[in-house]
Amino acid sequence: MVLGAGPVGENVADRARAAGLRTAVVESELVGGECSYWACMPSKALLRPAIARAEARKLPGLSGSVQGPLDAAAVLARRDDFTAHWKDDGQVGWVEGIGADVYRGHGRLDGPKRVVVKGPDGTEQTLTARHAVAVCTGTRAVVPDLPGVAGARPWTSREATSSQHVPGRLVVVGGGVVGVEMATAWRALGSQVTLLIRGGGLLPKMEPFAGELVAGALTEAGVSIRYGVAVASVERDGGTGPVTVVLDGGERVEADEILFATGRAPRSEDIGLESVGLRPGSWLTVDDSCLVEGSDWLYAVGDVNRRALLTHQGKYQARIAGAAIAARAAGVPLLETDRWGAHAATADHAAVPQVVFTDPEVASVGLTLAEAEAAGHRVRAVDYEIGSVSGASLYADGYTGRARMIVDLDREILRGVTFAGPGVGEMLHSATIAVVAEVPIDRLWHAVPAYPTISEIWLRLLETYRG
Ligand SMILES: Cc1cc2nc3c(=O)[nH]c(=O)nc-3n(C[C@H](O)[C@H](O)[C@H](O)COP(=O)(O)OP(=O)(O)OC[C@H]3O[C@@H](n4cnc5c(N)ncnc54)[C@H](O)[C@@H]3O)c2cc1C
Ligand SMILES: NC(=O)c1ccc[n+]([C@@H]2O[C@H](COP(=O)([O-])OP(=O)(O)OC[C@H]3O[C@@H](n4cnc5c(N)ncnc54)[C@H](O)[C@@H]3O)[C@@H](O)[C@H]2O)c1
Repeated sequence: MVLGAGPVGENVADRARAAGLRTAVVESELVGGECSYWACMPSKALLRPAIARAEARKLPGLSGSVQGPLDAAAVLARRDDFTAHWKDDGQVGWVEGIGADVYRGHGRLDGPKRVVVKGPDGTEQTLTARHAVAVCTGTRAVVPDLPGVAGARPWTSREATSSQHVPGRLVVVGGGVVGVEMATAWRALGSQVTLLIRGGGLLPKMEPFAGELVAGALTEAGVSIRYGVAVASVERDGGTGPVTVVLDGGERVEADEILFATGRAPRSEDIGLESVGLRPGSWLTVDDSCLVEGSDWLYAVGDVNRRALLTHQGKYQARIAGAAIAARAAGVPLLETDRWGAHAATADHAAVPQVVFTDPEVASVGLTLAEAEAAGHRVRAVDYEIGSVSGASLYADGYTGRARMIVDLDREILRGVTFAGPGVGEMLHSATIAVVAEVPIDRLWHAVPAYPTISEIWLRLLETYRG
């Protein structure tokens, strides 16, 4: 039984089914989850024209044709197509096509292996799993509990990805991934954007140069970034007028909309966790096969286990968990739960790839320098300006970007890689393979990047390391 048919729940069902089990999924909103309708897909559909235009503007011969504003209506319409206009028939068809039963309604645990589904008409149905229940209920946006917030009807990631109008003035609170991506998109669509950051930089979980490059480009695009500020309260004039954001020092910033991009909380407060001895509203801690601590039948996969809040990583966990559920159901005596085994989501610890779709893009995998040092590895950071690679200078005039690889000096392998620059997202998988496969530097030396591509950055990084 799978609770929640987001990208992760769909894949747990598919992998368990592929291994021979009968599966059912329960979904309270849209099959396809946050990712398809209010996160990855609509946000990237909004961003793609913004990024393409920014890159085209760096090419003489083309730049003159792309000086005008984006056609916002066309961008929003393409975004609507990518969300299938918030209808899930296609995804329901896919889930039914794999042979899983789809139950519409709110699911909650009701003791071991039991799930009660409350349907849209209020009727309840109790389903009992033979082998396992996988909680894949994802996360919701966190909005800080500040005076006036509720009455101000703030945007969360849902409104920021589904809005049908371009606000004249938008305040974005938070400089994590959602904050910088949505500031990029709405600025390109024509909003005056103010980004309020309580710390000293953007993208604080990544290498510091990544946030610095994105901040520089956002500022150049006209976004006002305010560092070291905290929101004290929010007011919306008459409930419908402009919103006034009051900062800690008393300064007031007026806008048409305010977006809180201030992190996520697990959707686990109303799923019956108390009926199986767990705390409602908590993140579900799991082992590497995604089995919830202390249980032999309850799994938590994807965002809700907090290991890596990314679609591709949740789907990877789903492949591992689906295989583990099926193996345990078949009575396999010993699962392959060792590092990099078939039933261990090892990459969650060592090699989580992420692309931030801003201008410039940021692509990272594995550990940052700070994380590698904190983990006790003896490492060296090797940096190189991507703009000095021939492929990059062809890609765009004045190409600005930077790459860093973290070399483990004891094992001569890579612990992490970060690229920041136009077009780097598509290069990330090369780094992911190097990190996951623990390719020795001696062998990487033989992996020749094609000339003249941006991937020649690999050669420059290796030459710099070897001296
Ligand atoms: C703006 C934004 C942009 C993002 N962009 C990217 C990106 O580019 N790349 C990337 O990898 N990640 C991105 N993410 C993260 C990504 O959206 C999540 O990691 C991913 O959606 C997690 O998948 P999931 O299946 O675990 O949860 P979800 O997608 O949240 O799906 C959970 C499902 O469970 C259902 N559900 C919840 N409770 C119940 C219940 N009690 N009963 C029945 N059903 C229930 C929900 O309705 C939902 O359909 C983005 C996130 C945001 C907010
Ligand atoms: N391209 C992608 O891969 C992509 C895109 C969007 C989101 N995501 C995922 O979705 C998740 C959620 O993203 P997010 O940006 O909401 O969360 P986040 O945790 O990445 O960033 C939230 C930021 O808000 C700040 N913050 C928190 N409370 C605040 C407050 N009261 N005032 C001011 N600032 C505050 C935090 O310091 C943090 O920097 C992330 O884990 C991310 O991986 C991924």
